[in-house]
Amino acid sequence: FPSTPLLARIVSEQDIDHSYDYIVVGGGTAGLTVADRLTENPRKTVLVIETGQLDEREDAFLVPHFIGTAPPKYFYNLTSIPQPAGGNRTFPVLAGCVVGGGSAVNGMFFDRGSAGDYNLWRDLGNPGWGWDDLLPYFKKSETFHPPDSTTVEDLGVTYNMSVRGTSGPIHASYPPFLYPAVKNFQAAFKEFGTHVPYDGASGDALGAFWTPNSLDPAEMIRSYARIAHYDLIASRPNLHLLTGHSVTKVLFRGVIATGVEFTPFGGSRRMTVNAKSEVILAAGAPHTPQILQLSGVGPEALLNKLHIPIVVNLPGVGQNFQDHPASFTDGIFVNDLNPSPSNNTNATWIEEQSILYETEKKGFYTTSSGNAAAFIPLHELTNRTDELVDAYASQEPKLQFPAGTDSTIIAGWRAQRDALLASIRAGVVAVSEYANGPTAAMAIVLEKPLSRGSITINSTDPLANPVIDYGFYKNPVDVEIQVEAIRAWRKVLSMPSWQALGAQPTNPANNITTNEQLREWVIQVSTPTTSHPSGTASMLPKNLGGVVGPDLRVYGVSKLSVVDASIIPMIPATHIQSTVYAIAEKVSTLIRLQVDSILIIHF
Ligand SMILES: Cc1cc2nc3c(=O)[nH]c(=O)nc-3n(C[C@H](O)[C@H](O)[C@H](O)COP(=O)(O)OP(=O)(O)OC[C@H]3O[C@@H](n4cnc5c(N)ncnc54)[C@H](O)[C@@H]3O)c2cc1C
Repeated sequence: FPSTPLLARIVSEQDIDHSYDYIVVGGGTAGLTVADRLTENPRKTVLVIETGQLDEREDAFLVPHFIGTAPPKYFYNLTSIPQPAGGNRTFPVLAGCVVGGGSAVNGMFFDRGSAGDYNLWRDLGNPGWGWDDLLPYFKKSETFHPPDSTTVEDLGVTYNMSVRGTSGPIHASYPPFLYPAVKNFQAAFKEFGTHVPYDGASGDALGAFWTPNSLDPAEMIRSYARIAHYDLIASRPNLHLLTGHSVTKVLFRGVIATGVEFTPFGGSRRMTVNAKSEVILAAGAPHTPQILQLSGVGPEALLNKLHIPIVVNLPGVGQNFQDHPASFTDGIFVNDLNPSPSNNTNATWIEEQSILYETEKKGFYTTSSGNAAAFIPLHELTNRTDELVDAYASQEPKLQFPAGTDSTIIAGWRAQRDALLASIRAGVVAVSEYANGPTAAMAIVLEKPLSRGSITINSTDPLANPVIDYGFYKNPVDVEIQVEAIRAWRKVLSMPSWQALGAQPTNPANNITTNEQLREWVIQVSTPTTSHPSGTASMLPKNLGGVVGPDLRVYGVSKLSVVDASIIPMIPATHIQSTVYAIAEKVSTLIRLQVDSILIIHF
């Protein structure tokens, strides 16, 4: 790759100190952000332990066009259990096993949810976590680069600098190449009747809008936690990164976290290291609950069954698991514009574009997952809003869970449902996302599912995969919303701006019309995941199944925090990386404000 890599300094087992102020478990999106911010104070020492290795600056990581091509060795080999509402299929659980975690392997879509998404977090009992509270941290995390004047003039991209960051570590920018049909996408949604916000990053992420990528425009490469929060600060003597090692459990003296036990990846040797101030879990939503459960922090019955000594009975650990299920439609443009994604099959075009990227950092190799999406509230999607909201409202909460589920988990679901339904009625959250701007084939994503899954260990072997249950479409009303979203997709394709391109739906075909047929189609083609696992150590009051409080400290113990996507109590209607960066930025400030000598235990 043309640019000069900055050599990150990593430590070996032998170089590790006996103790650090902070131990960060997982050098991914949130973990590296927190480690960076904590080591800005030269008097504080931080050890990050990461299962994965540094990537080798392969094109798969850096060149936007190659998103989704990182080799399997950079992912965990995780699969869900069979999902009954998905025809008993199993599904992959994609999680990056590499320094940078999800930020290294994701699709680079870089957007934010609406104010309503985060205000739900606040209203569920988390003061300080509403939109106004988080906006400063969204800004702190990024440097936004406005699109060039040609992009603005040709496509009409609008943005509001007052809600954007100008000096943060992650670069947010538009590629210099955008497919012209994206303009039709925006126009068709406007014709359909949806709102078009001036800047979706302003808390008004409702409707069809433009969004940047996590893209460094100077080099036209991925901007991610490994470069932004590690390479650039790798010379700090107070930051150590140990790669290729997995944390197997948190160590406690009574209820005080004192350090961690870890092992070489795939190995059997066990070592320990001490944390003077805090252990910070950032292993991602699939693994953080696993580590907690292995450490004796989790549901009493599970820990007893596996003979794990109980540090604290926390029923919420591994519960409230959410992701964004998606249904993939197909369609064609009879009169497609040029260039379009179909050029990708033309070898001459690809060669030209490759040279253009290498020589001028331009062309379609600069594009990743696109730059437009539509996030639609329920009342814009269908005239069945009242019926669907009433259907959710009439559900008996305990019937959403297996018999014997702890009452706090059920109370938490009820609280989430009631708050969500109020937001849906008020039209302040989106329920469906339409992604893939330049083609008639769109991913239709369910943004606010009320189905919930779980992640649970069934072995005391820390290297065994946990049991992952997406809880896919467990709630039938979730499927019904997808049905309405498919109907709306057809309407959007029939709008003049799409018809100018001769848009035609092909799958589901036009002869699939009844609710029953559409339901069956949705179940057959959907996946439970768009790789946004969240919620498995939720920030909620303890009596609502919470695992951490608003300071992200784990209930019932001291000196232990969670800072990754696990803490998300209700998944926001957005791709979630910028939210994870904002969470990590906020919690870094909280941790730095804390007085070390005070032991805080929430009960
Ligand atoms: C394929 C894919 C595509 C995506 N596309 C987008 C997108 O386009 N836009 C968007 O906004 N979001 C996207 N996301 C989601 C987003 O990237 C993630 O939500 C986010 O990166 C999660 O951050 P995290 O800090 O919670 O976890 P991660 O970034 O996954 O970090 C967890 C880290 O912990 C390490 N770890 C795990 N267990 C242990 C252990 N026991 N010991 C030590 N280390 C451990 C892991 O190796 C990993 O590095 C995508 C995710 C994936 C996987």
